[in-house]
Amino acid sequence: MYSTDHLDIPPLASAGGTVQLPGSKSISNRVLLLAALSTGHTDITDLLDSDDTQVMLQALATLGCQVEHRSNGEVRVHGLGGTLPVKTAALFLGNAGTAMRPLTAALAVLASQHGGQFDLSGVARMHERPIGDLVDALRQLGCSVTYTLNDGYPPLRLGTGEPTELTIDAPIQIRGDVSSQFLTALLLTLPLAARTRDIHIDVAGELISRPYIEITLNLMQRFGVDVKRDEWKRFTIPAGSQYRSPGRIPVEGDASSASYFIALGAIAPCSPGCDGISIKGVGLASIQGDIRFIEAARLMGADLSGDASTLHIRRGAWPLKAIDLDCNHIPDAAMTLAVMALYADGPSTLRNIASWRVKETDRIVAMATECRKLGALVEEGPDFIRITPPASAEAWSAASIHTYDDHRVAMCFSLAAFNPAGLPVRIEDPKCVGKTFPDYFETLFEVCQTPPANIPVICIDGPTASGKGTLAAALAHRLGYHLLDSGALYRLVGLAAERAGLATDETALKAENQADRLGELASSMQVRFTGDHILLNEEDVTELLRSESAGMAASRVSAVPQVRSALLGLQHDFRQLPGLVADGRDMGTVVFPDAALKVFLTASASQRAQRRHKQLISKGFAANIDDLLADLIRRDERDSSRSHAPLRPAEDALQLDNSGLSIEQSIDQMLIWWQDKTAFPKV
Ligand SMILES: O=C(O)C1=C[C@@H](OP(=O)(O)O)[C@@H](O)[C@H](O)C1
Ligand SMILES: C=C(OP(=O)(O)O)C(=O)O
Repeated sequence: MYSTDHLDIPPLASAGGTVQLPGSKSISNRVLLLAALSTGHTDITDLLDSDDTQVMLQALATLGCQVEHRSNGEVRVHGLGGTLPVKTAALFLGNAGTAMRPLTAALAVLASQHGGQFDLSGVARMHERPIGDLVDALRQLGCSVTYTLNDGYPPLRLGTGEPTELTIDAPIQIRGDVSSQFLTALLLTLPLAARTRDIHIDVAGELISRPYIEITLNLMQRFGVDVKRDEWKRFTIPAGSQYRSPGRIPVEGDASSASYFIALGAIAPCSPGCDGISIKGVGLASIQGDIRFIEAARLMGADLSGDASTLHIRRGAWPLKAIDLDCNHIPDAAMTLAVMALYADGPSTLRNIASWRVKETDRIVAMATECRKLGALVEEGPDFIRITPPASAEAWSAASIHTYDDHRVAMCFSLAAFNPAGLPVRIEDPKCVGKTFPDYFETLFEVCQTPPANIPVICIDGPTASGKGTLAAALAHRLGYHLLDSGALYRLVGLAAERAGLATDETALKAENQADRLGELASSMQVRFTGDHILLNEEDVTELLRSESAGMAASRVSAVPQVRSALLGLQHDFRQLPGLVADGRDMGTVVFPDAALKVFLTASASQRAQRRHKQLISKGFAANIDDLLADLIRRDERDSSRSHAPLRPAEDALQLDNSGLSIEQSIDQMLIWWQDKTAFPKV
C-alpha cells in the first residue's frame, strides 16, 4: 500500500495482463457476522484483508468470538450460536457501513435478549452517515438505542444492560430509500428473534441498491436461513430459523474492485504481446450486483467476455460511447463510469444516484469537482451527474485529485492517467484505498505500461558519505518511488569478484582480460532488492556490503568501463512505475541523462568523515576518523579523475551542500525542487 502524502501516476500508454482480485467487502463482512452468529465453526477462504474487514474482525474478537488465522490462509470463526459472552464493549468501526449497520442491529437485539450494553462509533465521516431509519426500526422492536452525539447518526449506545422484551408480532417497517444496508442489517439479525414465530419486515418507499439485498439473502441461505421475499416490499423470516455454519465458505473477488480493471481494459490500448486484461476471482456467475457493471461497460464499447469466475476485457469502440444510465443497481461501480465518461464521444449522464451523497463523502460533489479539475464540464443535480469530456487533448489539465478519504475516488481517478494529453495524475492520500483494496495501485502498475521516458527519475549524485544514500531512500519513501542504490551494485561486483577469486587491485586490473572478466561477472550476477535487503544469487548480502573493504573494492571496480557498461542495463531496469530515485556518482551524467531532477549533493570532507565514523561505530565496525578522512580524500580523487564516467555534477544538476543541514531540511529542499518540476498546481 502507498502511504505517501500523494502518488503521482505518470501518463500511461497501454495495459495488459492478469489481475487477481481481493475478496468482496460485502461478502466478507456478511460472512464474518453470519459465521459469528451461527452454531459450529466456519472456515472462510479468500476473505478480504482491508480496513473494513479489520474493524469487523476486531469487533467480533472484542465480543468474545474466537477467530483463528490458519496457516493455509483461511480464517476460522467459532460461532457463538446466538449467545453473548461479552456483555459490554466499545467498538470502533472506522468507516465501514457493512460493519456499522449490521452490528448495530445484531447487538441491539442481542443486548435486549441477554442484557448487554454496547457503544458503537466510527471515524468522523461515519458520524455523518445516516442510521436513523435503522434505529427507528430497532426501536419498533423494543430495542434500546440512544444517540450519544447527534440524532440520526452514530455514535450509538445499544441496550441498557438489562434484558428487555422484543415485540415481534407486528411487521417491522424499514425505509429503503437511504441505504439498503438498513434492510440488510435487519435481515441478518432477525433470525435471532424468530425462534417461535415468523417475522415480517415491510419496506416503506423505494428500496435502493437492491442487488445488495440479494447478496444478503443468498448468504443467509448458505447459513441455513431461507427468507421469503414478496417483490421488494415484504420479507418474511420463518419461525424456527437458526443459523448453522456451512462448514467452509469461499469469498468471491470484489466485483466493485473489478470495475477499475474492466474500465482499464476498455480504455487502454493493449500492451505489445498482450491481449487485454484478464480478471480472476469474479466472473459472470457472481452473486454481487456490481457484476452488472459489465453491461454498462459494454454499452460504452468495451469488448468483454468471461466465464463463471473470470472476465476478459479489451478495448472495443474508441472513443468510448456516451451513455445515459440509471445506476441505482450499481451505486459503487457507477463511479468508475464517471471516469470512463471522460473518454466518451459526448456527454454521459448517470442517474438515480442520490445515495452517493451519504457514502464515504458526498460523491456527487467529489466526482464533479475532480472531473472538472481534469478539464471536463460537469452538471450535477440532487440525484444525477452529467459529464462532458474535455473538448480536445489540449483541454485536459494535470490535476491533483483530492480523494476525500474515499477509496473509490482514489481508484477511479487513477484511470485518468490515460488522458490523450499525456499528463500525469496526482492522487492525494492514496492510502485511503485501504478501505477495500490496499494494494490497488501496485496491482494497477503491474498491468500498465508506459515508455521509460514517461517514468520520472530523480538522480542524487555525490561523493562518498555525502548522505546521498540516506536522502535517496527517504525521498523514495516520501514519493512512493523505487530506489536504485547504484553504489550497492558496484559493491556487489566487488563481493562477487572476491568470491570468484578475481583480484581487483591495481596490478591485477592491468592484467590482460581481467577487466573483461569483471565485466562478464557483473553481467551474470543475479541481483534482487527486496525492501531493505540485497540478494546476490539469492543470498542476503546486505550486511557484507556495508563494510569499508566492500566500499574500497566498489570504488576500484567502478573504474572499469566493462563493469560500468555491464551494469547499465541493470540500472535502467529500475525505472519502473510510478518513478525512481537513483543515487550514485553518474546517475545524472550517464545512466539517466534525461532525469527530471538531478541533485549533486556535497558536504565538507570533515563532515563526511565524521558521518561515516558515526555510521561505522553504530554498526559495530572499528573505525579511526583520521584514517577515514584520508581514505575519503583518496576515493574522491579516484572517483573524479577516472577517465570513464568520472564523478562530476551534471550540467543541469542542482547543487546541495548539506554540511549544515539536517536530513529533514535536505529532504524538504529536494521536495521543493521536485514540486517545481512537476506539472501539478502548487497547493
Ligand atoms: O450492503 C452492502 O454491502 C453495500 C450496500 C451499498 O450501500 P447502500 O445500500 O447504502 O447504497 C454499497 O454502496 C456499499 O458499498 C455496500
Ligand atoms: C459505500 C461504500 O462503503 P460502505 O460499506 O461503508 O457503505 C463503498 O465501499 O463504496
